[in-house]
This record gives sequence, C-alpha cells and structure tokens, in this order.
Amino acid sequence: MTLADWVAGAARRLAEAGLDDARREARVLAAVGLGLAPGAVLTQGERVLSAEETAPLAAMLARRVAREPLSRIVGRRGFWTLELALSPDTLDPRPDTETLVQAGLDLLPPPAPGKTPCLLDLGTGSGCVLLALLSERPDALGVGVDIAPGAAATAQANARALGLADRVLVVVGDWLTALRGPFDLIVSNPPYIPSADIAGLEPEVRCFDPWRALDGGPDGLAPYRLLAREAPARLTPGGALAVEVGQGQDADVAALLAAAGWREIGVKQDLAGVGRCVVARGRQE
Ligand SMILES: C[S@@+](CC[C@H](N)C(=O)[O-])C[C@H]1O[C@@H](n2cnc3c(N)ncnc32)[C@H](O)[C@@H]1O
Repeated sequence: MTLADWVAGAARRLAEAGLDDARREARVLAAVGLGLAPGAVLTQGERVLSAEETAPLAAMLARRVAREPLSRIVGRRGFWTLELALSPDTLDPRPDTETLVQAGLDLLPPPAPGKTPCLLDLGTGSGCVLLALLSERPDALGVGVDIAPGAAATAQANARALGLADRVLVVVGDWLTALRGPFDLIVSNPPYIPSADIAGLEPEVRCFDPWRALDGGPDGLAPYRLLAREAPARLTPGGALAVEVGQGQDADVAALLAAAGWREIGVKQDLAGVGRCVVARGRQE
C-alpha cells in the first residue's frame, strides 16, 4: 500500500466517523505516525509502506475513529509558545484559554528590581496557563493547584521539560484550602459546564476530557462562587483575579464578583469576540 492509498482510506473512515476535516486529519495522522513533516505526506504519496509502518498507523486511526482527539493520540499540545505533554487526567488545553494568559499578563505589575511577583493557578491541569505566564515573566514565581494527582504530576513534568521547574510549585489540593498566599495574581480556568450539559458535548470532550475538568455544578458557576468568596484573603493589597468563563457566563460571573466586593471588574474577549475572561481586583488594603 502506498502512503497516498493509506491517507485516502483513512480519510474515508474518518469521514464515516463524522469528522468534518477528515482528509487533513488523515494526513496529520500519517505525518505523526511516520515521523514526517506534514507537507512530506503530500510529496511522498508514492512511497510504499511496510507492515511495520502500517500497524502503528492503524492503531492511531482506530483511536481517532473512536473520536479520541488528535492531541491526545499524539500526547502533546501546542499552547501559547509552549509544547505541553498531556495525560488522561489533564484537560486538553484550548486555544481560547490563551485569552486568560494575556489577561493575566496585563494585570501583573511591570517588572521592578527586587520584586518577585507571585502567581497562583487554580485547577492547573497540564500547567498551560501558569507555565505560559512564567515563560513571559522570568521575574515571577508560581504555584499551581489541582485536585487530580495525575494532572499535578503532568504540570510538574511540563515545568521541568520547559526549564521552569525552579520557579514552580505544583500541589495537589482542593482549590484554596491549603494555601495562605498572598499572591499578586490568581488565575483560573475552572470547570464551568453545567452538570446536565456534559452528556450533550462532542465525544472528543465528554469521553476524553476528565469529568472533574468539565463539571461546574448545576449552573456551571459553583467554582466562581467559591473563588469570589475565598480568593480575596489570598491576594496582596490590590492583587488581581482573572478567570476564564464559558460562553454567556461573563455577566453572571462579573455580577457575583461585584456582589462579593471585588473592584475594577472587566471582561476580556477571545478572538471570536466572545466574553471569555473576567478580571477583577481585590481589596486595596
Ligand atoms: C477546565 S480544567 C483547566 C485545566 C487547565 N488550567 C487548562 O486551562 O487547560 C479545570 C481543572 O480544575 C481541576 N479541578 C477541579 N476541581 C478542583 C478542585 N476542587 N480543586 C482544584 N482543582 C480542581 C480539574 O482537575 C482540572 O484540571
């Protein structure tokens, strides 16, 4: 079988499995499985594949037909400027979450001699948000918290692989329970899907992202209520909070922060113009 034959057959099976971009995905699977640059799949179409080459490709194709996301099959995801490892306990980081990174960077005080900004990322998952922030701010230290030990281990491994481990502490914990702070910036992309909506999500999400990374309680807002109540005591005076929100949740989250006494509340939009992130400052004193 040639590479072009394999790609054509894989694209057919992926289309039958309901994937929109089946041909491109088939090419990516072939490139990853054979260790080729994506363009080489097109230029090497006549290459004859050996049985040693087609067996792992078939295994990868079967996983994608079962709607496992490509990033999980490959085990890695590009986020911000970083390349991150994933594990079954981590959410697959989404491009929209880069809005939270930018919001966090905008809220931090500018670098100053003798100052070490301290950041906290609640529900760190792969560590994507925290590590992106630290990669941009070499003067800062960061703590990542996750309730899933496997996620915390992956975040720590990502910190090591990116050369950031000496500025990162990852702990297993339940939100703010074990932490006193104070932090200059708290960021979080908490689970925010209303529990009853999870069953209706795409298979890539409901079958492969961990349930704890999705379930935000009956109305999806439970983690924001907790953060609105408990985060102020862990911030430096004038310290800031930035949280990612689901589509349509920005006004509700802004309102519950306002009710809890937060100041300078604002909404940041993602590239599609969706209110994706709510920012606020804690007490001045
Ligand atoms: C939506 S995911 C975000 C992961 C990562 N920050 C990202 O943006 O890709 C939410 C994360 O919160 C974690 N989590 C859920 N409940 C938690 C809790 N009670 N305390 C700490 N972390 C929690 C989940 O394990 C998951 O990693």
